[in-house]
Amino acid sequence: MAEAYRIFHSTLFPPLSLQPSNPSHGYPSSVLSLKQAPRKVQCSVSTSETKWNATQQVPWGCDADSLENAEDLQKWLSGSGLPPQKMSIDKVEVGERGLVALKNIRKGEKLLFVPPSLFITADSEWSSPEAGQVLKQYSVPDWPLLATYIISEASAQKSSRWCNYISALPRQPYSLLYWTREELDRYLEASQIRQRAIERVTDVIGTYNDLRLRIFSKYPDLFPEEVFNMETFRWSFGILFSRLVRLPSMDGKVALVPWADMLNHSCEVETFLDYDKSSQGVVFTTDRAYQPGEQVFISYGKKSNGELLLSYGFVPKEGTNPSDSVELPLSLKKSDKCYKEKLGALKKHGLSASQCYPIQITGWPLELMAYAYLAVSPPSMSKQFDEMAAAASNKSTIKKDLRYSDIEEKALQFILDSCESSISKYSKFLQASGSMDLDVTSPKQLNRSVFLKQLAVDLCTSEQRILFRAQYILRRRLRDMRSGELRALRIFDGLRNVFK
Ligand SMILES: C[S@@+](CC[C@H](N)C(=O)[O-])C[C@H]1O[C@@H](n2cnc3c(N)ncnc32)[C@H](O)[C@@H]1O
Repeated sequence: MAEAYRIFHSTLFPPLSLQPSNPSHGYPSSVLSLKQAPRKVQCSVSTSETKWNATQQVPWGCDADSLENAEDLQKWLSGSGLPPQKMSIDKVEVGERGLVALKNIRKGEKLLFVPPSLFITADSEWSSPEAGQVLKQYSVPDWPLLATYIISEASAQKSSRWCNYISALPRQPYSLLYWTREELDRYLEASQIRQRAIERVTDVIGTYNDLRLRIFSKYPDLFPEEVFNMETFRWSFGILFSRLVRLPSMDGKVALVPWADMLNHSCEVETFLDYDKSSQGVVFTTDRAYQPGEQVFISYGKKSNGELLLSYGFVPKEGTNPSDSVELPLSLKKSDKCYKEKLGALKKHGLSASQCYPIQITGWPLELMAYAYLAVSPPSMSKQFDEMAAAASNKSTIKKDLRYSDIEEKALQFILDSCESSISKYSKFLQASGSMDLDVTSPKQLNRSVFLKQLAVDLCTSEQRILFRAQYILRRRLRDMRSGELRALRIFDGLRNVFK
């Protein structure tokens, strides 16, 4: 199943935040992984079971819901080249802190103009140049390099030029990286996002271990363990997942863009951050007007609720996300007489016996139907296994809208069965959540558990809603098909009687 994620989603590094994603089945397909070859640092996936401690925090940053360092940040930005703004940081209803209009803002207006001198990128200067040189020497890819960079700058405190920026970053970014394994198992059991979160945690741990083994342990003076440890890496990756921007007009360069990263996401706007060559700064163009006091939003890309929870730690209000989708797991039956042949065909096209496909409220991808055809096809169709498997893979460019009318009903029934089995998992969780024992010992823990449970309930409700819609469509199609078949059978019988 993990394989499916690699195909339909980005794994370790998500479709980078705050930018439009390149939809494939309505899903982002861009992958920026640490495993870019050839690299000296291969950030392998650790198999060790790590227990994140939900209470540990880094000694810098601020509370996510406080404005404590916001004023200093604004002053520093203005003094460092940020032009006067029509927005300021304030407390907001959606996203705790955000940018709020100070003046009337028109639809179609360009805002921000953050100059490149304020971007944090893989080329930024290090307060400790020796540490930067070592990482460059090892050709560390952008993500782990940036993760190490922001820890290094945070630990440099006032001697870092980013001190005001780092002090205004959340001490604990909202992201599934901050859920313990027990919390993921307990609250997200029904959703495939649980598996994505486990993979992401494992990847971050693997990345840190790799850096530690290959580099940090060789230069303990430059990378002391008190500073460069699992906890600080969880923080820095949490920051990257929730704030890093890919700038299409700068050849896809990734950057932290102070100020721009104070904007919250709305599913109702379609405006994205990018570098504007004419004004030489990061901008976005409003797609609606704002009045003074209103919060201004951008889009973080066409992401499902699960992806938003995974990287940003929130779930949009029910029914507001047109890009929402749910992962439907499908598997070949072990009892299938052609199991081996079918698996061979799937493997040939980079797939495995279990695959997940995204379903949206508007439908499902052609690849899913191709997989279903393969799963239900009889031995007599073995010659078609290869084309079915190819069409089930989103890598291949072959024609995907295959149609095998003889087995269409079976294929639809197969998808319906998988849908119903997923729906029952969600129903079980949602029913149990009402009376779930939160198992806590302190008020702080209680708050956290109530908060996480609510996020999980919101996610599962939205995912189940999509599955209910798919179930309705599938049942109707099957009913029409069967009644059509019945009618045809009756006509055939009638004709036979006439000829008799
Ligand atoms: C790029 S930052 C935006 C600024 C952030 N609110 C702050 O105070 O630093 C992304 C984070 O903002 C919050 N956020 C953004 N959009 C949100 C939304 N629509 N609902 C709830 N939280 C949101 C999430 O915590 C997310 O991880």
